[in-house]
Amino acid sequence: MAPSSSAEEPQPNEGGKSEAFDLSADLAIDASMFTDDADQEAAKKDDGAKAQQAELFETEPPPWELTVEDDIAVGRIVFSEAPYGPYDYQIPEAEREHLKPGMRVRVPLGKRRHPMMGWCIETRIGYKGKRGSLREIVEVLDDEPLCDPALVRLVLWISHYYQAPTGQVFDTLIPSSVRSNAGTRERAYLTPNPDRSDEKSIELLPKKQQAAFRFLIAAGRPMTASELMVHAKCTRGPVSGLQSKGYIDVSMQREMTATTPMRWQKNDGESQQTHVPSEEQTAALERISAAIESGTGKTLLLHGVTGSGKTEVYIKAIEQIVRAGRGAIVMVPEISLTPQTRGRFERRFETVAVLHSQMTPSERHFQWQRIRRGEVQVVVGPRSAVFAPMPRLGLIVMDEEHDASFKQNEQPRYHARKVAHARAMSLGIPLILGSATPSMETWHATSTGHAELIPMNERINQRPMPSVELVDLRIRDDRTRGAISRPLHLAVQETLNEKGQVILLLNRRGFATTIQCPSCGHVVACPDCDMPLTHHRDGGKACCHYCDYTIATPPWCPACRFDGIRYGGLGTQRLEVEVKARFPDACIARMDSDTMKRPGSHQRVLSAFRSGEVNILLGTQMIAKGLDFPNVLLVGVINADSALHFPDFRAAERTFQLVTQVAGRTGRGDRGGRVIVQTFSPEHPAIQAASRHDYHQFATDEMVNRRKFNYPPLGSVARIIIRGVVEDVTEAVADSLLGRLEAARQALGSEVRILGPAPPPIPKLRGKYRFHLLLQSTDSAQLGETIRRATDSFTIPEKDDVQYVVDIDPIDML
Ligand SMILES: Nc1ncnc2c1ncn2[C@@H]1O[C@H](COP(=O)(O)OP(=O)(O)OP(=O)(O)O)[C@@H](O)[C@H]1O
Ligand SMILES: [Zn+2]
Repeated sequence: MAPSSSAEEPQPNEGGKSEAFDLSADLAIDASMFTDDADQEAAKKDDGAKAQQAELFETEPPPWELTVEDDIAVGRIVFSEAPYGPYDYQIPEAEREHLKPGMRVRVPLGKRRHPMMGWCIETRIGYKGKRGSLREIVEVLDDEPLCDPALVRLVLWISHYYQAPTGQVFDTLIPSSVRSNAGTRERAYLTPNPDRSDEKSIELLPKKQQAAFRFLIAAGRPMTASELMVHAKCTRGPVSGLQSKGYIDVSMQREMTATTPMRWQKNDGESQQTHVPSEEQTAALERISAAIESGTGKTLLLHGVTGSGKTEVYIKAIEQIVRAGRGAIVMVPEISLTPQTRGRFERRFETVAVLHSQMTPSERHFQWQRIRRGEVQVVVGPRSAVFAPMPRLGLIVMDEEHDASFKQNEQPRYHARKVAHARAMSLGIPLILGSATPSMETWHATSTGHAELIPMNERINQRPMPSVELVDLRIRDDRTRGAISRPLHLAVQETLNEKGQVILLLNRRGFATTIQCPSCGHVVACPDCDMPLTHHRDGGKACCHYCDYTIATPPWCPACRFDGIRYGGLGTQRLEVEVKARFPDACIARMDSDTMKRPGSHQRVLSAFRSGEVNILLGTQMIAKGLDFPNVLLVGVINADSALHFPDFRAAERTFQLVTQVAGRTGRGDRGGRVIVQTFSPEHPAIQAASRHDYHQFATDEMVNRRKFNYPPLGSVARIIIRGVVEDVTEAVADSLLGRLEAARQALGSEVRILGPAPPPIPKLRGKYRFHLLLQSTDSAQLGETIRRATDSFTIPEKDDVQYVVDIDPIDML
């Protein structure tokens, strides 16, 4: 991004919010917004390009044009709390050369008694406002920027596109453990003062001090006082003496106290060998290689069926990057950070940083510093890995790119795919998106020329895709009492007899999903969310799955005191009980977020499954992703429709993805595999397509549906959620926001459809009433601009206690 045009027209200080980021009228990511600094420098040296550069990038007029007032150095600062800025401040003389974008500062703000921490986003020379009207930066907090110029530009882009305060984006980009220097301490290092290191000066010292001082000189490196005491065999006295006489210089250095975290255990049962690439893998690699060598930003979709060996392709592509002395980022859904995925990368590269949510702050900080120093070849992590400060980044990979966990559901509500794209384009490097079930967004991009499609249609060793059998739950014969139909029961029995393993998917945790009184009909619900509580058998708890509100499950109806309360609906706990009763000789493990709370629990369950100790693995969508176990001969889907009837235009897409992905966990060895899908809607196109592993059919049908309403990827959607404690006050705020949106739309002449305000599917959450507005347009730039204009000076009186959030490209519609 070029420094904005308004940088040349300095804004009034504080109080006058400067409209700094007129990025690009078109929000579609534009590579030119991210021209690398080095490129800028090169371009500036090029005489021919000079004139144009001056227009595009220049912030500093040549020195001979400076008037006295123009010689003021100005830093533009943003904050992560309101008022967010940006505001201009004068840079103190001593910091002029030092302060750079990406550093933190302390500055006075309003009438606050203490200076506020803020982030510098720009520095420039020259201020045309009133003389002396700029306040001064009090302190610069960092020795070096916490992000390089390219990352600063990425922050500005995210802030603009997702309409999130720039300071908050910085806080997301730079982990709090880095900001607080977690796991470090300051240590004093001693070096000999060169002016006193001559023989004459040394001889003036008492014996013990002489000995210690000679030792320090001979050591030829800085030492701490205690190190010197140990090595020179002296007490503190002589060292302090040398210090007070000025023979020793002291400098403070911040150091990590943490050491390298343990690498994942290597004997995880996986083979160590690298594979000879298959024909399709070779073809894919050739195209990726070409993209790497082209030195231009490019998105590649690796559309490979489950078990086609996508991971091997990523690894070979990264090997090429590493040979060229560069690094790569690999993003995976958090759940794929199992030992299996980790192991595959850790075995093949010397230095891998694995980031995950269970790291301690000091581990996180330690890894961040390693990455930033360029000591790491590959970073593997969840969505936040897209921000890894890798210095010579050469490739970004996003595995299972369709996964919803790549979208952050709190401010800033970024999608890591979009951010990865922006980062890759700005650096001129390839972005590989991999999936067996690509998102409609990415699929559409391959037909508009925004992404290159690389298909891998065959499984490794030409293994066939598993056959999928649909069981119609509406037909009585197939329905036995309980969750498992007769065909599924028989199939499990057969598989166990053949010493094969079984995976059973049920995408709801808990025991019973409703607790209802058969006498009066009362449903036990969360007081804060109005949603039915789920009964959890362990501990006899009733929990809200939206806010974690938990009570002891009531033994009788809280409304009418009838004591025959009924547990309805099926969760993984109840399924576990049923499976145990049906197959008493089998060893069963359950995997859902209730059983996977403790660190290492994944690893334990999965290694028990790999070793064959566990025969049946049942669980939520956690077990649908990425697992690669050859002895899984049967996959059962208990209820394929659970997500199908959600009020969400992506319901069919989610269902197709989930069923296809879990079906893909079988047939990965020589013994084949089969899949049984239980459903109430066997004729539904998404379920039909999944049963035939037919992504193309699904995508074609689905695109027709999306086109009818211009839903993404054909149009853009934004959602504004308004929440407050008092229902009608909240609704009134939502209405006035609607008024502003309509006015903005008219003023801009933009073609934006506005729906609502209406209560969303979850009308109350954590004690707050909710309303939402949905905005739709075929032009994402107009959509963004309309919201920006409507919310620009929109403030809600504090007494109303109502907040709103803007969610651009929302994934969660509840
Ligand atoms: N060229 C090869 N020759 C033999 N085996 C291979 C080859 N490439 C990959 N494999 C093996 O095939 C299996 C499937 O590969 P992988 O897990 O990468 O598939 P995938 O495409 O990522 O599947 P999914 O989308 O289901 O996660 C793995 O056990 C892997 O080690
Ligand atoms: Zn709740």
